[in-house]
Amino acid sequence: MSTSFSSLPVVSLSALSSPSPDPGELTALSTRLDEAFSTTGFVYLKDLPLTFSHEDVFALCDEFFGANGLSMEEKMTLAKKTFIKTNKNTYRGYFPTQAGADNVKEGFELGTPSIKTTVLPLTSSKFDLTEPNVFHPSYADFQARCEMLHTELQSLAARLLSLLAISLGKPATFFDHYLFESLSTLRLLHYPPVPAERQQELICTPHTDSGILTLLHQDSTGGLEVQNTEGDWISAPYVPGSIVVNIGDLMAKVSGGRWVATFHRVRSARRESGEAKGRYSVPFFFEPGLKCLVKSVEGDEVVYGVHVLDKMKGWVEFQDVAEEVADIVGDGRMEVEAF
Ligand SMILES: O=C(O)CCC(=O)C(=O)O
Ligand SMILES: [Fe+2]
Repeated sequence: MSTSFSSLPVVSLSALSSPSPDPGELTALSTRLDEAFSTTGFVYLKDLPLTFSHEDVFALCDEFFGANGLSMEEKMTLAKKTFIKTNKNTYRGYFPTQAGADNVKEGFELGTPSIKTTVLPLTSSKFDLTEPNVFHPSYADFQARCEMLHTELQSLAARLLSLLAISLGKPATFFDHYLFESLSTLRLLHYPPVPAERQQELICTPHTDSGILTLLHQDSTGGLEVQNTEGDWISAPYVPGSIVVNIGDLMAKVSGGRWVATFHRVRSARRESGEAKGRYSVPFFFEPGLKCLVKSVEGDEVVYGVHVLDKMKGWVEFQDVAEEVADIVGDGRMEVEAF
């Protein structure tokens, strides 16, 4: 159950770096994760088993969004169909900032590299959640590094899921079926600098994440805040070398409410002097496969693709197609009880 908190716990993953981790250390680690996700729903993880440093991760953002990155014209060649009707990609690719919204961010998204699915798409051709990634043709090295980062974060997420299974008293393989044809999304985000009069205003609206687990790299700009049970917004500043990991709505349901999906938001940084900085952040959303049957400890179940299409109705980059999503979800193709 969620409790009040004034800061987020920090947990070391050093036990995972050993080629043959000590079972006692793994059990202790699983208990610490369980405690964090049961109280705050958020945790800082440090001593990460990743080959990417923070600099490596944010270099990707800079190569895409920075002053020497892609032009707006080049970015729009990668834009989702919502924004450029002649583009084929509906789910992966670029989304520009939305005028007038308090989600002042542009982003670039990719899924599992070279995903091969053995299932027919759940959706109409309008929404193929298993579609291939899109990259700019002159960005082969960028593509290789993005896909490598996706692969490393996927395997870290898989290890966290085994630890969470252990904490539930289940076998370490309990969540392994989530990995089959996983739809996990790596999202590079750029919040452009805001004008002086908009300092400390919302640039990412309060929300919970919809899926299973989110692994977030954030840069040193600051602005991420997490809501406690009193409704206070607790600052979640950059902690060097760490990522922030949080529980999504679906995982909260899987755990029967034992783990909490906590509201979070981003406010633009206070301008100390000179120019305001923009913010880079890189959330990785761990997602099961399209047809994965996700069961809760209480016996409820939902097909992941149905869950995600339903959630898409509220996502800013799909607003103009919300009705089509509703039709797809409501067309009776998947006869399952939603949570
Ligand atoms: O930019 C951030 O740090 C937060 C992003 C976020 O919460 C999200 O994309 O779900
Ligand atoms: Fe989020």
